[in-house]
Amino acid sequence: MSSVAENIIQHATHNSTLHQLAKDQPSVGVTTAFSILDTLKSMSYLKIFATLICILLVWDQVAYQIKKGSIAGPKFKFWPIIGPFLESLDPKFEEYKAKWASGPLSCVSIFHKFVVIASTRDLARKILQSSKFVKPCVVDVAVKILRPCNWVFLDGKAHTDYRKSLNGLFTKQALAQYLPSLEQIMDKYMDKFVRLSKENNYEPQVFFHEMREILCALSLNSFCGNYITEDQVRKIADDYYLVTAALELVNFPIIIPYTKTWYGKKTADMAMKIFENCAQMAKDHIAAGGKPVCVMDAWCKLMHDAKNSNDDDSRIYHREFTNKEISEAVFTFLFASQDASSSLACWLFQIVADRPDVLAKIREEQLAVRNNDMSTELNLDLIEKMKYTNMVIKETLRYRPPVLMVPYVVKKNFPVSPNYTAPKGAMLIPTLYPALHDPEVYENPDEFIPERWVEGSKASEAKKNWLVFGCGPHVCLGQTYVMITFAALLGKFALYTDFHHTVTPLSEKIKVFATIFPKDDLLLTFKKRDPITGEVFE
Ligand code: HEM
Repeated sequence: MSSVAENIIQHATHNSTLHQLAKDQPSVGVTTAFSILDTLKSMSYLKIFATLICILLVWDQVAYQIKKGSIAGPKFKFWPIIGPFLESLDPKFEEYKAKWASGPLSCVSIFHKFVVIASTRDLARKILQSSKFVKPCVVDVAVKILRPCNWVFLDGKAHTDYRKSLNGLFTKQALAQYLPSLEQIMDKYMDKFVRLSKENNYEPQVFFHEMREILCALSLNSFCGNYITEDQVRKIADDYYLVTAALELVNFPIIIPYTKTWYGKKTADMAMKIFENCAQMAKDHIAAGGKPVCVMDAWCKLMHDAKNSNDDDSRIYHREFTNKEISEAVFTFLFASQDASSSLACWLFQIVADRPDVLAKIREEQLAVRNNDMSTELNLDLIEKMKYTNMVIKETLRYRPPVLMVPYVVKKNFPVSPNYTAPKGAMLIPTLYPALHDPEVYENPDEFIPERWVEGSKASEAKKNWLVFGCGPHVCLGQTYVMITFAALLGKFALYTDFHHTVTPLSEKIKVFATIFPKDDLLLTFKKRDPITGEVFE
């Protein structure tokens, strides 16, 4: 047999020290190596290729067993190398639930990625709070789309320090300043939803996309105020799904023209360019003595005021944040908020419409907090009085938490439990859903019961189970914003519109699309309603 393998081996061994050594002083190791080379010499290309494949397959299974240790998970990789890759392209909620039930720690391996899922409350909390061992896991292409210097890629102290400068933009006091412009958007969209229903003869129609649009408009308005035009809002709202698609967990890491990632990057660049211009306008407005009415204004005001003060809080703003930096941060706010907030909006409207008793109580409370005076504008005091409305939002977040799991990556071997150490490089995923459906804290966890949140109740005291917004150094920056905006939104829609949901067999089924949505995409109709008399207009 004359093969290229033979040639290579001959070349490699010709005059080699190995040959010499084998002849001069034959030791066991050298003889073995030499006999392997002899075996290879006699093999064809095909045989070598087949042998390499076998070695790879065995290594794939052995590496899986070593990393898996004693935790739950398939006994071996049923699909060699790829693992359950195909299933991961179309994730099913029921499959996730089965995985969480399989053990406190369970695993899967997809290609070279080893994934560990933690399903108990305490393990989830431990992971979220262990920034020494883990950091948030981002898909490779995110660095290109969100740009490498974006603050979201900071870790440890650098992240904590930057985060301090952002916290001030989402305090209750700061949020109170954004409410008037948010109210205008809500009024506009109430009219739009009623108009759309009227145009459709009040027949039920899919409102999934409308919910995404109103949330995008609300977010952009609170971030950029009036510096962003209606056309720009519409353009970003229309194209934003391209960013979600580009940042899916399974995506090609290189940006090739006309692919999902390319469109995603184009959209992100377009949005960030708009935000950069808005940041300059905010700087000019504050420099001219203007009042802050949006996140960008609030940021510029903090920088402006810091010039004359030297306390710890102000020192964070002693440096000038550039327009580019502000635009990149604002883009991450949009990115973090859009899917989760749209998910909450869909479930909230569905759940409330399906429960007329809940809707009636919300309406009663909304009238009471306004003393039946419909000229009352939204403000923080008003929202803080909306106790029942707030309980409905909390229960929706518990019952259908938008974020089921938060992927982290292990920076160094991490002893997650006394019996298991997650290996460096593994993806470690704390889950939020099981803690929020823990029957010991939430009786009948699969029932929607807003009253479980009354002050002093078991649920309201179980702070450790409240993982809707994560916990630890990366806890959601927008959580207060979410509670305030949604109380305002639900209250206004309950008063001024009569909304109905058409229940289908898929309404209560969960579709996983970055976050979670009703599987039938939410069939609604809206009619105009008199807030005082309750009269409904066609
Ligand atoms: C219902 C709506 C929302 C839900 C359920 C939600 C949930 C979460 C969760 C689970 C995390 C990860 C926390 C962790 O790793 O411990 C997170 C992070 C984050 N969220 Fe939200 N979020 C929502 C809306 C928003 C909004 C409106 C904003 C915008 C201001 C926002 C901004 C952020 C940011 C910036 C982070 C990353 C924080 C960091 O890395 O320091 N979120 N959110």
